[in-house]
Amino acid sequence: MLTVRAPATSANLGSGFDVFGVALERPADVVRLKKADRVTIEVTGAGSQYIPEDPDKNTVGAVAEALDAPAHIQIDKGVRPASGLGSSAASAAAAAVGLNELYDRGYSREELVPIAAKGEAVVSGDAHDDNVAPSIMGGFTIATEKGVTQVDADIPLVACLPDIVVSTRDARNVVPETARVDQMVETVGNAATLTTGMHRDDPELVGQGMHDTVVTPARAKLIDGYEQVREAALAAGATGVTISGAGPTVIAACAEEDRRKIASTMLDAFGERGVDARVYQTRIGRGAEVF
Ligand SMILES: Nc1ncnc2c1ncn2[C@@H]1O[C@H](COP(=O)(O)OP(=O)(O)OP(=O)(O)O)[C@@H](O)[C@H]1O
Ligand SMILES: N[C@@H](CCO)C(=O)O
Repeated sequence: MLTVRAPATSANLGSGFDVFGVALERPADVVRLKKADRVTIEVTGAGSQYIPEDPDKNTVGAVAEALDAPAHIQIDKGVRPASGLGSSAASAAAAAVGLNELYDRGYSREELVPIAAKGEAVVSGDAHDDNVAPSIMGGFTIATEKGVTQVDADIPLVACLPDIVVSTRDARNVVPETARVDQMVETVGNAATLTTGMHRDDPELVGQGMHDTVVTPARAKLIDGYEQVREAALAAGATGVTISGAGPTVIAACAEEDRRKIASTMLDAFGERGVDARVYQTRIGRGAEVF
């Protein structure tokens, strides 16, 4: 029996659609794995009633198949599904890291990223790596077709998860098919600024680089109260605010001393719209850990 804790993640960070991601210090999924003749899955914890235990429909099933590593897999969800916090990816990342060790497959953390992404394809129809990469490797990750670049960044964050469900599949359907050249120029500038901020552990640069005028405005319409929450967080000192992953979580970067105030302000702003929410005061953290 082996236990793996794989963190929630926040993908995109505004300007890095389908490319940028960060591991969060909290919340996380805890996955226990035991060798078996076939794959069986048991799910408990946050939102477990909405998560299939059928290996063909759960992200961990595809990972076990890709690694040819049948096991009994017990998933304790710390990350609610359809949250924008990489819930499905956290389980896939934990399974990839755990089964690799249990069956002594010898893959590096970077090599496990496309394997875990096969799990993501099961739920969103697309094998994007931007959540599984940070959940496996930790820190800030840049996932491209060439592989993953990782930076051990340390930035305080607030992730506010409203009681709204947005599936990744739906949120991908509203992404515009084209963008103007001036938007492309702005996005390149913001993405470069954010990356520099991660190297310098500078929340100002990271927040500035989170601005996005292409994907985020289209998706904001799916989140009741997004604009109000964003404005409230910025007024409380956030250096940047955007949608986490496909939403509905709203994520803010900030200085350590402003984190608590931003967290309560975001909760209040959702509350004023009649939307219940929960908030995580967190920061960029480590990748999956085996116990
Ligand atoms: N192990 C798993 N954990 C969580 N959700 C799973 C798992 N396996 C399958 N699913 C399904 O995946 C869907 C949730 O995944 P989705 O990608 O929409 O959300 P997310 O992972 O929280 O967000 P995002 O990828 O935007 O950060 C739900 O339909 C859920 O039933
Ligand atoms: N980059 C993905 C992350 C969600 O899985 C998206 O925003 O659709």
